[in-house]
Amino acid sequence: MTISTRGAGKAPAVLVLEDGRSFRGRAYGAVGETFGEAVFSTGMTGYQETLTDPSYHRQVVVMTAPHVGNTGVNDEDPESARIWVSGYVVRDPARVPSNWRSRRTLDQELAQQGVVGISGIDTRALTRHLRERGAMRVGIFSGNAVQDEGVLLAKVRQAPEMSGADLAAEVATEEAYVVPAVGTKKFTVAAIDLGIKGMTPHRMAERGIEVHVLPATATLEDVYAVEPDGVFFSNGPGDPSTADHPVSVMRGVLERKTPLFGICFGNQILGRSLGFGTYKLKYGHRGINQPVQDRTTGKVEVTAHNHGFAVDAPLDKVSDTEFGRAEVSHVCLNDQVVEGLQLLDQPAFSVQYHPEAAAGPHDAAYLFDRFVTLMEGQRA
Ligand SMILES: NC(=O)CC[C@H](N)C(=O)O
Repeated sequence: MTISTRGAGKAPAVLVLEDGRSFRGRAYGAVGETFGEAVFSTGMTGYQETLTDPSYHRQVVVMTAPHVGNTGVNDEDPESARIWVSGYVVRDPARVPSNWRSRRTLDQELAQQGVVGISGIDTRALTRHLRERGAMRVGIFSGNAVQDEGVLLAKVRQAPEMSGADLAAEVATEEAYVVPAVGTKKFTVAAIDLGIKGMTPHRMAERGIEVHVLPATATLEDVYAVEPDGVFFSNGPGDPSTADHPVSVMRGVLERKTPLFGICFGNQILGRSLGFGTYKLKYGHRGINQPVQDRTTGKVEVTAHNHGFAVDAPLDKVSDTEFGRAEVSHVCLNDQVVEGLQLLDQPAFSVQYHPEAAAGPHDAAYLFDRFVTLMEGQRA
């Protein structure tokens, strides 16, 4: 058996941030070069779900957990058909993965999917740098791609920024498909795929919902063609300020007062549909242990996050919008960022975080039940 120790034997690699700071390590996964927005995730487990979450498209994910890859790669946990992160940064990759479901090593999986990574760097120092300076563009270069750092820095500075990036259509399904209800079918939901994670329709299906997943480009007519009891807007990559098409579709749904639920990008789209702005967070929320308070019940839940933008809505008052009164239903207790919105005069709500819990704690699963209750209420 060949044991690869901390990338020993692997090609040299360098990570270069757009502000000129660099870190030298060893290649991990594919050898070559890659660019993206450097962001960090504090999740200690669930790396497969992170890598395959389409919301990470064009992001280079830095893992703060020092050991990554311990449980290898299985065929059950991916959230989509491929890895979406544009690069991967780990301190100390597993030397020998161990898990009954493991089929291959994470290093092999990254290499096979052509994802360039780097290992053996001080991820604590890198994370502190990103916390102080904010998320920024980054490049990872390994093997023959390693050159003079001035040349590499110039390449990093030519890479596209995340602000202003319109990416949902790049990751969403091109064809509509149906996820059947588990057991007796009670409801039909049209789910707009802006980068949907596989677990999300599953969480609906297990509550008796037949989910019609529609492409990001779906029109209002496409949505109502499935005769939905409710409409769902998914998570997804990119800057919500560019999502004009989903906003116009959502506004049509709100005009018809169809029960509506949104997750993450979907929350930002609800914010925009109500007339609120969105803004870029300094370094975002990514991980699976973020404390959020549900202000409608007072309960605090531990939640999974992956967002770099947020909705700018007032925390201390009910807002009058075109669709009636709206309020901030959930807030992050670390930094008071808006984590959920709800309308008070019609059945619509959304959260900025991930109740589908893949990976992450299941505290927020009640939100899918809330969606079911809204649909039941509309029928009564
Ligand atoms: N997971 C998501 O839906 C992320 C939404 C958006 N791209 C953000 O970064 O805030």
